Parts: sequence; C-alpha cells; structure tokens
Amino acid sequence: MKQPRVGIIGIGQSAFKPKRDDASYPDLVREAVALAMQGSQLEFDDIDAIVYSLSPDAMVGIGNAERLGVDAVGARNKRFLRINTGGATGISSVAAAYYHIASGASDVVMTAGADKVGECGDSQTVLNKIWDPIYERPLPLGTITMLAMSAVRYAEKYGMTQEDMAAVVVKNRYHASLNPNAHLRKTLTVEDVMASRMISWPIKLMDCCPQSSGGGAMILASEKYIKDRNLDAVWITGLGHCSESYYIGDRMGNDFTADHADAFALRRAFDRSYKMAGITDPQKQIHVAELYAPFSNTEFHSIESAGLAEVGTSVAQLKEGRYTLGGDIPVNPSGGTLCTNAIAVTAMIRVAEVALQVWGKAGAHQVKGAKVGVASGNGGDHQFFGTMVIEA
Ligand SMILES: CC(=O)SCCNC(=O)CCNC(=O)[C@H](O)C(C)(C)COP(=O)(O)OP(=O)(O)OC[C@H]1O[C@@H](n2cnc3c(N)ncnc32)[C@H](O)[C@@H]1OP(=O)(O)O
Repeated sequence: MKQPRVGIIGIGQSAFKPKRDDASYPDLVREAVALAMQGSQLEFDDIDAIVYSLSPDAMVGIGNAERLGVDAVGARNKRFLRINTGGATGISSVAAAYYHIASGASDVVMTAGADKVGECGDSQTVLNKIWDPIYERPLPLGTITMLAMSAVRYAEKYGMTQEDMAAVVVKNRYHASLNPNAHLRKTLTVEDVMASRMISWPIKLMDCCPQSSGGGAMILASEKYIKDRNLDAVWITGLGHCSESYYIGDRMGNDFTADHADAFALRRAFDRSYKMAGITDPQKQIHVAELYAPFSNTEFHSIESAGLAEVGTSVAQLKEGRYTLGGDIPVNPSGGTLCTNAIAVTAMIRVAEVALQVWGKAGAHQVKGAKVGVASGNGGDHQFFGTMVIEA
C-alpha cells in the first residue's frame, strides 16, 4: 500500500544572535510561530496539535519550560507533546509531528521552540551535567572535550589535519555570510581559524559553534489536507533514527561497540531514511545536505555517514570544493550548526533549511536546481541521531 505523504507548509525562524535581551523565552517561540503562520495561509484554529521542541531546559533557565510554551504557541485545548533528545530535539520534534499525521491522529501539526544558549552563563558547565556523575563527568566532559576526542580519533584513522578542520569553517562561514538568519556571518581564512585560541586540542575557538539565541517553528499537514486546499508544500519522504550507548568510554579502543570517529549510529539513521525514501545512491540522488555538525571536525564523519563520500575521503573532497555552494553536493549552505546553535531548535532548522532549498526559497544561499535534500540532527553525548529526506 502506498503510504500517504506528509508535507511541510510553513517555516519560521528567528535571526539568531548571541543574545536576545529584547525578547523573553516565550517571546522567541512566538516570534518563530508567527513567521511560520504567515507563510502557511492558515489560522491558529486550523492547527490540531503542537510538538514542543525543548532540549535541556537549564539553557533557558526555567525548569520544565514547556509549560510556558503552551500559551506562546497557542496550544490551549490542543494536543501538546514536549520532545527532548538533546541536540537532536529539533529533528525528533519534526518527526513526532510527522507521526501525528501519518498515524491519522491529526491533519495539521505545528512544531516550535526556542533557546537562549547565549544567555545561559556557560554552556559547557551546564552541558557537563549530562554525563554520568561518577565515571565521566569529572574528566571533565563538555561537548567540546567530547568531540575533541572524536577529532583526535578521526585524525589518527584518516589523516585529518587542523588545517582541514579550518577549511570546514571557511566554507561554512562563507555560506553563513549569505544567510541573514545565521549568528556568525563574518568570512574567515584558514589562517584566521588557525590563529584563534585553543579550546580543547585540536579544537580552536573558530572550530566551535557559538552559543545562540532564537526560535524555530514548522507546520506540517497531511497530503489530503494540502491537496484539498491546493496549498504549496514540500514533502518528507524518508525519516530515520538511531541511538548509541550512553557511556562514551564504550565507543573507543580496540573492543569498541562503535568507534567515536565514525558516527556509526548516525549512518544507521541515514540508511533508515534512505530506505524509506528509495534513495539507493545518495551521491547521485541528494542535491543538498544540512548536516548537524557543531564542531568543524564532525562535519567530516557526518558527510561520510550520510553516504555523500566514502569513509575517510571527505577531507579531500571538501578541499576540492565539492561541498561548497556551486559544488556537486553543497553541505550546510545555511552555514549550518557551526555558525548558529540555539540547541533546542538547531536540528529543526537543519530540516527547515533543506525544505527551503528544495522549495527554491533559500534566497542568496539557494542551491540551484535542488529537488532532493537530506537533514540530520545529533544529540545527547553524541547519542541520539535523526535524519530526514525532503523532496519538492
Ligand atoms: C549536540 C550539540 O549541539 S553539541 C554543541 C552545543 N553547543 C556548545 O557546546 C557551545 C559551544 N561553544 C561554546 O561553548 C563557546 O562559544 C566557547 C567556549 C567556544 C567560547 O566561549 P567563551 O570563551 O565564553 O567566549 P565568549 O563568549 O567570552 O566570547 C569571546 C569572543 O569570542 C567570540 N566567540 C564566542 N564563541 C565563538 C565561536 N564559537 N566561534 C567564533 N567566535 C566565538 C565572541 O563573539 C567574542 O568575540 P568579541 O570579543 O569580539 O565579542
């Protein structure tokens, strides 16, 4: 039986900034919701259910902040569900909205959220609390030290250098310079990145994503609803998830369950969404990718997990320009997570940006002729992964 499709009919995203002193947390959610509503030709009463995208709420400084979100999204008397899979929260939320519709429970679902990472004090101190208090927290682990270990391992296995990592930053900053919503928009050279201060070897300041504040929202609807009203839409044709062990110590060494260099669980999530979408040769069938990569080194294993390069070959291909706008398969044409990271909605923005690309609405960072794209999200201690194929 042919599965009914789920379409994306509205997208709203803030201009992401280091701080949004002008807007409270629910104001930021509302800002994105209003933008998504504007694009969708719908009224609030048309929305059946809300999926609320909220990762660890210590970032926004309000415990169980989804309670505040109910009014911000107009959810009174509606179905309401909070999702949290760390950095993957945004793509998990779009997936939960998809499942509401695919199950037949709802016709029109909104997913929305916001984050104020730039206003949380010190994200690394907050994020350290996600690790086991006895075995891993005291190392000390933060997202940067965790993914620095991944960088060391990837460099050891495949020969990546710090200059190669810098080349990812140069590409993404160029892309972000074309995206008015991106947080870090200044273009850089490899030398600029190399000269920036060391944070956790080999990751330097410019190899890091920033701490961003802003909101995101998307509206999804059933194929029947869209066709009956002759609405404009792009389509989610594949989605996949996979999770990994909590203990990162179990992902290293000679007897590993999964090597921290390679993001095997992410690869499985891509395989699942490609199978559903009928993608058999991603390098030929995917025109654009928005891959969740918060630190420069992680873009390489994300590209390889997405099947856009053989394992260990993405460094060379990136340097040849294959993933830059104008190249064969542009990766993160929005500037990606490396230039903007409001954690609760970052993975939603990956999906939204791919949707805008295949819709032909991405503005100055549009990939010419893009009709099929893929998005991903990573969260927890590199533990939860989600992927999605979007088609025009
Ligand atoms: C699943 C996931 O998403 S994992 C990722 C989750 N997110 C994170 O882990 C956030 C990672 N980033 C950070 O923690 C911080 O940005 C850090 C540690 C890299 C830097 O923070 P700090 O040392 O406190 O820098 P601080 O905020 O004081 O800023 C100092 C300067 O560096 C700049 N800066 C801060 N972060 C970055 C960055 N990532 N890249 C480039 N410049 C930056 C600031 O704009 C500021 O510039 P200015 O002096 O010209 O105004």
